[in-house]
Amino acid sequence: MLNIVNQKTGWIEVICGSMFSGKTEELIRRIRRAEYAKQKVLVFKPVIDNRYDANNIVSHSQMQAPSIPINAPGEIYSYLDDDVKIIAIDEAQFFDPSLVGICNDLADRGYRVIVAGLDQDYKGEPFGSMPQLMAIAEYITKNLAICVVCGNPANRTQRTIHKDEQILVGSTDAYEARCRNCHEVLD
Ligand SMILES: Nc1ncnc2c1ncn2[C@@H]1O[C@H](COP(=O)(O)OP(=O)(O)O)[C@@H](O)[C@H]1O
Ligand SMILES: Cc1cn([C@H]2C[C@H](O)[C@@H](COP(=O)(O)O)O2)c(=O)[nH]c1=O
Ligand SMILES: [Zn+2]
Repeated sequence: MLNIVNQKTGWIEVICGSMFSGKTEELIRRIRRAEYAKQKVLVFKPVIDNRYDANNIVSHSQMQAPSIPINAPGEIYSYLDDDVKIIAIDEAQFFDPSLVGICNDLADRGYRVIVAGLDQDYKGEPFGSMPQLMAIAEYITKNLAICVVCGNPANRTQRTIHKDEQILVGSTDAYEARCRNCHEVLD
């Protein structure tokens, strides 16, 4: 007979897209819906993301939700308790590759894991562990912004200042949303 008592019901949802495409807004929307359902949510973000606030996750439109800043994905385990149902992670592209196995493990243990992050860096290259997370996720939402040059849907992020390193925390001071036709990689 099927033992439904021990049945695990975890899964992974990925929210990806360019900067300004609404990833954080969508993450906050899902967090708020879970709260209406009285499901305990833990929200994590990398310490490096201090752009708008050290603790909250904050969208470009100023929507915000409290979060726990962590340096490495393994720290998530120390915050778990029996009431937690959902683990939400923003700016996932910044975390080290252990994030992939940890998200898988958390989903295997029965948690709903929601991960938001940039799928491409400013060069249009896959960013961090996002490709692997998309490969193992049950659900993927890919958002598009609006290209600030031509007004078409934008799936790329233009870096507007000359800095070569892949990781450069910023907002409109250093980035804008562009479509593939208007995106260019500066030398
Ligand atoms: N070019 C743009 N296209 C779409 N939205 C933009 C653009 N520039 C600024 N925004 C704002 O950014 C918001 C999305 O912010 P956010 O959820 O933080 O996006 P992301 O997390 O994907 O960077 C939009 O609702 C809008 O208010
Ligand atoms: C394209 C690109 C972005 N970043 C940084 C810039 C921001 O701090 C975050 C993305 O935030 P958002 O919530 O998606 O707006 O990532 C980077 O470090 N390198 C890049 O190539
Ligand atoms: Zn364009």
